[in-house]
Amino acid sequence: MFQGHLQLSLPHFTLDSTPFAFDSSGVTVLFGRSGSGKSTFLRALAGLDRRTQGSLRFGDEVWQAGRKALPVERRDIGFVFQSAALLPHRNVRGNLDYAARRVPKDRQHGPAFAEIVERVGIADLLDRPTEFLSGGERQRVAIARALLMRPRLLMMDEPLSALDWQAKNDLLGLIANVIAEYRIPTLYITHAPVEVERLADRVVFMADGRIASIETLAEATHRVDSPLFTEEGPVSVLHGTLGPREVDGLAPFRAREKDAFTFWIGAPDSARAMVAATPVDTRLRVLARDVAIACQRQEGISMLNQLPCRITAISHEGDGAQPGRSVVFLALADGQSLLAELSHRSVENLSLKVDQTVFALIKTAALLDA
Ligand SMILES: Nc1ncnc2c1ncn2[C@@H]1O[C@H](COP(=O)(O)OP(=O)(O)OP(=O)(O)O)[C@@H](O)[C@H]1O
Repeated sequence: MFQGHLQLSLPHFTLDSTPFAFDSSGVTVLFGRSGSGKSTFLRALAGLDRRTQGSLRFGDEVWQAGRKALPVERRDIGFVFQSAALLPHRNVRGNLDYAARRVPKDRQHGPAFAEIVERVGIADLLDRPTEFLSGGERQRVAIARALLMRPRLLMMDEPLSALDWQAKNDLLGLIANVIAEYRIPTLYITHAPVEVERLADRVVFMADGRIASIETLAEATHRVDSPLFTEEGPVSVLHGTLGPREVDGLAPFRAREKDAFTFWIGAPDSARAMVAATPVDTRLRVLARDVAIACQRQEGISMLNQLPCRITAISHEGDGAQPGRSVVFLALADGQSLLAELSHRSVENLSLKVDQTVFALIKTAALLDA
């Protein structure tokens, strides 16, 4: 649990978090516009800026009381920043050894050097000088270095923002998996809604140097005016399991609750379903504009995915939907929420009402860990 109220006054910016309390387990994403104070808040939480004031507790430890702060090196935090500051005169192994040697004796437990190097995919890079590494390789080394510090907490500040699309995708999957496997509570800053949807358990929304709200991912994707929706419109994130890909290239995405629903999706070659003998937990991203609604099950239609669901709410323009558009909130058989964006005219033509049972037709969906 993080609990406190932090202030940090900079020459042209003031962070005043407002009082906060949030569970530290899993992944907490700090999200907000550029300049809203995400990095400043992270630095205040970490104890990286001596000008920080206020109060902060992590579990039952006091990290900040007024101007008095527990030094950052006693907080056991592993950091990964936008660009990895690696020691230039040492090769990859040298950088990792340097970090591993600085871990105090009482924390020298947890996964071994070789296991972390293998897990992060840098075994082939150990003897390479750091100056010629690609951006993605540098970030892998930075992640391995952070894990070798045996942290109680990871703090990542836009770790993917300098990478190309492919490297971003590869590293996002890696980060999600290592955080889950090693069960390290993580604070993660990003501008990218897709990273929030893939990683977050909860979201701290920042605006103008303060916390605007703290929401679970389900809450953050269950309001039309969510800051996560500003670029692509409303999005649903569904949790389920992905089964093995079949010969025609489609793979089943199923609710964890048996038989609640099955989607068929075109799984790309890189998807874990390719190699998974048993179903793997994953998240699916569905844009609300890719969901249509029919009042009866449709015959003679190419769309494979028609899911029965119940309308739980309908939002119109005044509630935050785009002009002329409505967002229909649907509950799938296991209670998960699916959003459909329709024209206002379609909602009227179909006479859609709350509690009505309808069929959601899903044009396309993207796996978040493909
Ligand atoms: N060390 C510093 N000294 C003075 N001003 C600073 C310092 N660090 C940040 N700022 C200012 O504080 C404000 C908030 O910056 P911050 O980096 O926390 O925002 P952010 O939400 O993380 O932004 P971005 O998403 O662009 O990284 C900005 O106006 C920035 O110029």
